[in-house]
Amino acid sequence: MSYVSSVFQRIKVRNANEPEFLQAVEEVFKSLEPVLEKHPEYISANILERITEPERQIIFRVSWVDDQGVLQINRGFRIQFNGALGPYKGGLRFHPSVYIGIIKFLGFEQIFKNALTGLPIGSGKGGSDFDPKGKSDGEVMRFCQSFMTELYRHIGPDVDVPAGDIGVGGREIGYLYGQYRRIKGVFENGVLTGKGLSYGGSLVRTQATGYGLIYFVDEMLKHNNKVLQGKTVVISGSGNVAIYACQKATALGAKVIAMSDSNGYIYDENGIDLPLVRQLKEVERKRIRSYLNFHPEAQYIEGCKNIWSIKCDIALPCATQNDISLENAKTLVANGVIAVGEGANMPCTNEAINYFLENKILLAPAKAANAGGVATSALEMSQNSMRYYWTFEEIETKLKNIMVTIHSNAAAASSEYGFGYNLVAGANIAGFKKVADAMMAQGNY
Ligand SMILES: NC(=O)C1=CN([C@@H]2O[C@H](COP(=O)(O)OP(=O)(O)OC[C@H]3O[C@@H](n4cnc5c(N)ncnc54)[C@H](O)[C@@H]3O)[C@@H](O)[C@H]2O)C=CC1
Ligand SMILES: O=C(O)CCC(=O)C(=O)O
Repeated sequence: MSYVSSVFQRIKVRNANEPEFLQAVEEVFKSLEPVLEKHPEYISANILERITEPERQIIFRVSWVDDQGVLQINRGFRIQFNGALGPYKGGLRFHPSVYIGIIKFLGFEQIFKNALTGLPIGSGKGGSDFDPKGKSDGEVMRFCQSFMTELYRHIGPDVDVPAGDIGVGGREIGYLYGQYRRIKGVFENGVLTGKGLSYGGSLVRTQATGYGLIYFVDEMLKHNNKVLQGKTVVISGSGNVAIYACQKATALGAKVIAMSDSNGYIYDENGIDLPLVRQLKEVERKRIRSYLNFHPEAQYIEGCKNIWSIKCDIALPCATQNDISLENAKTLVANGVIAVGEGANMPCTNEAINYFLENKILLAPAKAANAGGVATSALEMSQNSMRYYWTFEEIETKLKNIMVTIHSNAAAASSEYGFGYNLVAGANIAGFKKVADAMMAQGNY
């Protein structure tokens, strides 16, 4: 058994009930054999076991009163996974599926993603099994206030800086920041990112993950003598990442023909009417099926997974983990897909990733392709520290440069370690080396 496999066996035993975390670790480890061969010092320093064990895991009770006056109890999490490069940084997810294994997989991915941005941020992730769907603004506010009443003691602008993820957008960040400020009695807005523009938020943060994804995919296509213009695109999800990926892909000349939510998907061969989707999702918080009230010529199909049976050139999974199974991957390849860009975290199963790579499909891996969100969060932290704001154009230029650099670093690392042009391996290696070197320099913590 190889060294990497033997370490993975130990990690499996230690984290036996966390399949998503083990999936994420296995995917990264698959790229590391040649790195460890060239750098045996990482083996003597036991970097693999250290990097897979969070520095700190916080689990707490969140009690809040619903609109009927009933006391509800949820579980809150914050994992401070790796602080070697900077303050712990990463989003909060509010979704009923959240448990420690989900937060650990997300925090683990965040280590390498944040390293790839080239900015001084470590990795953290958190959230709760609270379901914001169908809750009133008052219920969401009381939940956020209770969540922050515990979380505030563990975070800070130089300690740990949470942001949004599934179920946590501008509304939730506002309530969370308000409670932090109330408890601490200071205007310390660098403690959270994704804030509203009136109290320290950054221009472009709302658009950043989706725009960054498209910049990355565009770069990957150009590198392979292909163009985005004129391509048909299918996007899963209709949340923050999906909406702004759709906007930028359309602006660059592609045609987005389908989007989904957790109930089903819409197919509009004329191209998705994005202003309508934004109104329905961002303002009215409705299900995506209501798109048909305005576009009866479009189709709504129940069941979100079937979206991958639509013929398209480019597939952008932007909803949640394990969205594209091996079966979905086979269908996409049979239908002629040329590229897949992972907007969500770990949206393809490991079997689907292998199938795409074996079939020479261009694959933009999540930890590189969706890094624009956290990179722009780091730019928000810089602006808060400077007490200054950059313009939209300044930030978008920085974002674009970061995505182009991540692509070239991942491509270079892949080639250096014998993987050819394989951005999955390249992103893992480039991210890993940066963090491993910082950990080595800081002793055996
Ligand atoms: N918001 C950000 O800046 C970043 C988000 N991501 C990842 O992108 C993905 C989407 O996040 P956001 O757009 O921020 O969240 P969001 O809450 O704005 O939207 C999530 C979307 O996914 C759909 N969805 C959720 N669970 C689903 C399920 N089980 N099956 C099918 N669809 C489901 C929802 O209906 C919604 O359309 C997540 O994987 C997140 O971790 C990654 C990097 C940054
Ligand atoms: O902006 C951030 O800090 C978090 C973004 C995030 O959660 C992610 O990259 O998955």
